[in-house]
Amino acid sequence: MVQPVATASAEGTQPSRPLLEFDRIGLEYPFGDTMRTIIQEVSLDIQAGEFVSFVGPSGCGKTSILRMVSGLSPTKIGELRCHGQPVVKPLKNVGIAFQNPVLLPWRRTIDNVLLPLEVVHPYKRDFKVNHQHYVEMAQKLLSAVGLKDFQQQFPWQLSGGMRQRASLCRSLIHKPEILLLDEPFGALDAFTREEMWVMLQNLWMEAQCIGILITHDLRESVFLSDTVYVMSPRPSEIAFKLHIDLPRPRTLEMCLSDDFAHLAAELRRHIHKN
Ligand SMILES: Nc1ncnc2c1ncn2[C@@H]1O[C@H](COP(=O)(O)OP(=O)(O)OP(=O)(O)O)[C@@H](O)[C@H]1O
Repeated sequence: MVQPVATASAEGTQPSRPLLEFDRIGLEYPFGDTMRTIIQEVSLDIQAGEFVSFVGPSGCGKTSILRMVSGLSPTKIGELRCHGQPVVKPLKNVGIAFQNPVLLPWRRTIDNVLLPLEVVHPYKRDFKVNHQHYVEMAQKLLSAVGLKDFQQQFPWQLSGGMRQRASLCRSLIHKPEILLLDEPFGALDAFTREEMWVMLQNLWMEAQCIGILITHDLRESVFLSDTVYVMSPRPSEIAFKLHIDLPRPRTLEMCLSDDFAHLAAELRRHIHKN
């Protein structure tokens, strides 16, 4: 079991309470006539503004962890707490981006980005009144990811990488405290993917939210994370925790450094041990 890491508060005296606490989380699913254990036990803390990645073999429960954090599938074994409260229903302070960006084809790019503000409180209430302000928020995000000139295009007029960038804008427009990323760049080519690392890092640094990334790409996890958790095969636990102390903002040139290579190799070693 990985021990929680306490961090000092702004005053430097009391450790601040982690925004997310995984307290002996387990997971079982029905399998035929029995229950199959997917996650044996996971305990860890995630601080406000921290970027963490989960890597591990297929089927070890990585996506299930994101579903638990989102509150879409509340945990039944152990307790997952957000701001000290058990997560028992879908959280409003969460943004989600998947491998498949699923933009609505009949809405222009900017209207796809605005969508969460039409459905999430408190924005929903004054969406019409504050429409211009929200449009400006969406435009700012789209500019930050290089889509300033594509806001009036439909999703089918964008490349895969552009759609994913728009999807990231949509997941951040309502200023979530937690950004959940399920292999968001898995379908992109290697060059586009690396550009997306930089862009995501910039968005996350600006948003100052928690980032939780599921990825099979160890270099991606090193580039983006403060902490990488390696999960063991099912029934899974945290097999290894690696703190990534590379300075920020990170650049693609840093991926060529010995430090970067050593960190990725360290992760690889622990995945191979499983
Ligand atoms: N609703 C469900 N009912 C039954 N079993 C499920 C359900 N959802 C997931 N599982 C099982 O739980 C296990 C973990 O699934 P999950 O998608 O979390 O794994 P993962 O680590 O994200 O896998 P991958 O890396 O292949 O995406 C898998 O064996 C899957 O078959």
